[in-house]
Amino acid sequence: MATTTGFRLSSTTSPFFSNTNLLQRHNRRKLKPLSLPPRAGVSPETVSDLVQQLVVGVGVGLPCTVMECGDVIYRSTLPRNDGLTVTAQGAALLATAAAYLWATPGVAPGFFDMFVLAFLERLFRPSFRKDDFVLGKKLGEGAFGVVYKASLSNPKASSKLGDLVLKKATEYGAVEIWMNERVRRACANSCADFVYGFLERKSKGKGAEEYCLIWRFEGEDTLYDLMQSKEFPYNVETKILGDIQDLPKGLGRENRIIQTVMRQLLFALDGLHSTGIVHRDIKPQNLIFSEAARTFKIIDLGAATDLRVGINYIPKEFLLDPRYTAPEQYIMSTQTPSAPSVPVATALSPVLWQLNRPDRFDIYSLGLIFLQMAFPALRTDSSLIQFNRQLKRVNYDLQAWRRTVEPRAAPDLRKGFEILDLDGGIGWELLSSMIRYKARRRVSAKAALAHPYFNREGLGLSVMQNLRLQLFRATQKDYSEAADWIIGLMARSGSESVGGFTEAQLQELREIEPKKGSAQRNVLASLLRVQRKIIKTLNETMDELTQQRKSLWWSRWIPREE
Ligand SMILES: Nc1ncnc2c1ncn2[C@@H]1O[C@H](COP(=O)(O)OP(=O)(O)OP(=O)(O)O)[C@@H](O)[C@H]1O
Repeated sequence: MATTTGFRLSSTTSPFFSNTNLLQRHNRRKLKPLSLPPRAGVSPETVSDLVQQLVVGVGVGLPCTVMECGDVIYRSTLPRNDGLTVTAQGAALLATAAAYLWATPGVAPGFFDMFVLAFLERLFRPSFRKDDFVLGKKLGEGAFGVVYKASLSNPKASSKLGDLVLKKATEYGAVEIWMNERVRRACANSCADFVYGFLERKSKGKGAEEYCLIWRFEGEDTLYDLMQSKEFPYNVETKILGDIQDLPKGLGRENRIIQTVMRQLLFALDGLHSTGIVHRDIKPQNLIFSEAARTFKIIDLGAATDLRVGINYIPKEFLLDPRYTAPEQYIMSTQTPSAPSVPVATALSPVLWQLNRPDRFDIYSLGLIFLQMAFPALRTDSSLIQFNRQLKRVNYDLQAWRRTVEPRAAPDLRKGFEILDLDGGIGWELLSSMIRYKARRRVSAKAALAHPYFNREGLGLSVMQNLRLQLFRATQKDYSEAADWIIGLMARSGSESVGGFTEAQLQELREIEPKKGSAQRNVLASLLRVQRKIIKTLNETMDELTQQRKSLWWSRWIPREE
């Protein structure tokens, strides 16, 4: 719109223009000095323009962000600010970032948990001192602590909280407090109900620090206690259902009870794994039956690892229980107290989780518990140790183990096969997917929960359940073997004269840069180099994680007794 009035438009007089360089330059370029028209009569349009320019010129108008000065002055020449523009690439990038941040073990939920939920919890939770408790009978004593039944000395508070369990633990109590607090916020139903944990005031002359941990008393029996009874699994049935079933005893009924226990245990484990915690000491002694919730809960998080923030702490002398550990046990148990730098551990945690599948360590242990529940002959320590030896001898191939023992199996052993063979052998299939040598070939807790073994209807699988079973079987395949197979195939067909590359030639291929000439040779060389690079980068990352400054940095969050 051309200016025809006698006012010179001075953008600098307006405080709202003074910051807008673009507009200033624009004005300087476009505005000419104006003079009053020689005519005495003024048209209505001129008056309206005059008013507009007066407002803008003396700087009493609204800010340009509100009244769109560009529109007022030069409707079509100033660039418009349309705010945020969403592009397809931007949206895809955001979605990828969100998927990464929310992937297990969950970087984003971890931040929220640590900086918001943990902080709020600390503000509002009740705190206790050692003198607030009266100790009762000793429930257990391990290498790192003593566990007592306890109650609060204040009768009013005691009637509210009920019976308690108090553990006096040495150094590893710090980890256990951290893990229990994390679990209470993320998946309270998975583990025993944690009340409070603190570092005890050090008395004079006392060496090591001592931690106090308090839980609600869940019940008298662990799965180990229940499995020692000849009545197992019927003794569990009465606990879970509350009354005795008026049904004939038999394989079908036992199978149902074992299914229920397995579902409860997988549910508890899935809760832990979804929040990035791996227990590493899953065994029947660490599964307590909660009378109030009528379900099994996990206890003893002293050896657990929190992959979200990289807490991977095992005291030097701590030995994981060899009866229930997965074959990869020594990789983990030889680690000394280590605290990788939190940002590195946190940022890489989804990648490391996917590559290492640390949760499958617990799955192996749970597989052994499943085996013991099904096979009465394997419930004693000595028979389990013997089974472990036999399995190792056949390279952890459960099918091969079955082939060697089944033909000469005693009734107690045969009973296990019969239970697992019910419903078309679906129980055996689930067990086989849990007890495998390679961690990444083991089923996850979530996938196991979706297994048709937990279908209540029994043999007749619906179309959907059948589809789910096929999907389960497809996801159980080890695709890294497929990559090896392709490389192997290419290697074998690589050289016409000798019918394939030798190992030395393959090594050479890994080293060389691609040359002009044989395209096939170059593709293979590139593939091998990429493979080598990935392995090298991963090793370096793992080294970086374990070589970091060693300290129990997280223990600063643990309350101290006042
Ligand atoms: N919340 C609870 N409710 C009831 N009993 C519990 C609870 N927590 C622990 N217990 C009992 O205390 C015993 C020891 O607990 P826990 O395994 O945590 O201690 P520990 O010192 O690590 O023992 P160990 O080294 O033998 O594993 C358990 O076997 C169980 O009987």
